[in-house]
Order: sequence, then structure tokens, then C-alpha cells
Amino acid sequence: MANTWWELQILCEPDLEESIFWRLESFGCRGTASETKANSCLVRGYLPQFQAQLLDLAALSLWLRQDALCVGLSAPTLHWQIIDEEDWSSSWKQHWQPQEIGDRFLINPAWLPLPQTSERLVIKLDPGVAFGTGAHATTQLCLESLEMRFAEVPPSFADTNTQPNDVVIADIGCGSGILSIGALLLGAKKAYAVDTDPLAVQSTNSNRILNDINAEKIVTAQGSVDVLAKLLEKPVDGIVCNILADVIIELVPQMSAIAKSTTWGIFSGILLEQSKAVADALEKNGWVVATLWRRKEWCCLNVRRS
Ligand SMILES: C[S@@+](CC[C@H](N)C(=O)[O-])C[C@H]1O[C@@H](n2cnc3c(N)ncnc32)[C@H](O)[C@@H]1O
Repeated sequence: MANTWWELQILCEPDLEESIFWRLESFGCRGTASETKANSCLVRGYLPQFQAQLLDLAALSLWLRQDALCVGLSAPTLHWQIIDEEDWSSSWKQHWQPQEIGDRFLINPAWLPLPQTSERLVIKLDPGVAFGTGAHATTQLCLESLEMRFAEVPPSFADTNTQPNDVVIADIGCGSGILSIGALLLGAKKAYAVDTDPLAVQSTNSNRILNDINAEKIVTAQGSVDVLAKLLEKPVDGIVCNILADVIIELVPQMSAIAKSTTWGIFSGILLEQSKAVADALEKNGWVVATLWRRKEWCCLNVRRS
């Protein structure tokens, strides 16, 4: 674990928030948060100090400027400072607030009290350095798609012997484990969650415990679909995968191999302009793209096997 961190503060026009999140994520930021400041938005990103030199930060500043100018918005300002581990966790935690997602979910930071009255399914989270606080559009699109998928369960399972509470899912690129936990709260029986980042696997395990979910209900492993395939006794009923388009395209054949004729899939982390390439790869491997959900420049494909 890093001892010192860069804290990046970007003051921007609100319409730039999503693209800045995306830039920060590709730059290697491990935690992001945003708050409204008068008519502007202040986005903070954190990354281990050893991961970036001053020159890298200068390049990031240039990219942010170019991104803004490309869409006709004024260039954001980027400030950075070095903070230590303790300050990193406390400053980031200060800015992350409970958030309702879709019609059913409430994401509650682990260090805040639970709401007294809420009809929502509460996901308690402390993502640590893993991705998946629910603040990002790509995660929200997945949670909303899961909601719809589970709301639809009776008709879509009418042609199979699978009951809603028999659903087993694969969560590829699990990050904080937010999607596995969400699926279980919606009624899934079990999730297999994998991530190439060991810190993400650790985070999924601790969030599983935080949400009082038994270890046999969320099986975690470090790695990707190849590792997950070895853990499975039979094909899964659903796949959620919120990684970037290029990675999804590469993984489609392996994901298809863990599917059966009734399996559904939720693929996110895809920029709008990349959706055709991902849809083509899916269709080539026997998937039918049923819907494309869009939020700002991101989209999420809801697909089924037949
Ligand atoms: C955008 S985050 C998604 C986290 C969480 N599932 C969510 O929806 O918020 C993508 C995650 O995929 C992981 N990842 C990247 N490439 C991967 C691969 N080839 N196989 C499995 N995980 C991968 C990253 O480490 C990261 O934790």
C-alpha cells in the first residue's frame, strides 16, 4: 500500500465531470469524488505518488485542457499536492456521500450511519483503493440494468427451470464488489467475482463481510475469466462486466464459453463511439444485443444468448 498520494483537484464546468472521471481513471487514480462549487464542479482524484511524476501531471493537465476545448467548454484548472495515507482516506471519505441509484439501491459509505427509514436495498461500501463507489455512470448503468433484469425475472425465466433465487452470476472486474453485492440483494443466489487487481479482490471480500453476506455466496479470485472458468461447476445465468471496451472485446470468447443458451449479460465501461465494435464482437460470438442504455458519453449493453 502506498504511503503518500497525489491529490489532484480539478475545477471544471459541470458538463466536463464525466470525461474528467474517465481521464482520472485511465491515469491510474484509485479514488475519485466530486462536489458542486457555485456554478462549477470540483473533482478530486487520488493516486499513489510513485505512479506519477510531475511531467505526467503536466501531461494530464494538457489532456484535460484538450478534452474541454474539443467540446467547446472552458479549460479546467488542475492543482495537485502530496498527502499522506491517512489524509488521503480522510479527505476522500469526507466528500463521498450516500447515493441513491436507480429505483432500488442506496449506496451508503461504511463510515456513515444507515438511514433510519429507507425502502431501498442498502449497499454498504468501503471501496478502499478499488473502483466502484457507485459514483461513476458505468457502475450506475450496471446496477440499473441488474434491477431491470431481476424485475423481469419471472417472464424471462418462464422457459427454463431456473428460478429467480437460483441465479448465479459472474462479476468480471469486480472492483469494490458493488455489482455482486447488488445482484445478491436483488435475489441472486451466488456471484463469482474476479479482478486482476489484488486490492480489488481484497475490497470485494471486505465489502461482502460489511454487508453480512456469507463467503460461499460471493466467491472471489484474483484473475480474469480464465480463472473464473476453473471455479465454475456449470455455466452461469448472468454475466456483469464493467471494464473498458477493448478488454471486453478481448474477453468475449471466454465469457461466451461460460454461458448457456439462456444466459444474459450486462456489459458496461463502453464509450458510445465504441459500442458498435463491442456489439459486433458479441454478435459474432452468439449474443443478441437487446438494449443499449446510455448515460452521458458512456453506454451499457444488455444482451442475451438467444
Ligand atoms: C471500471 S472497474 C469496475 C468495478 C466495478 N465492477 C464497478 O462496476 O464499479 C473495472 C475493474 O476491472 C478490473 N480489470 C481490468 N482488466 C481486467 C481483466 N482483464 N479481467 C478482470 N478484471 C479486470 C480492474 O482492475 C477494475 O477493478
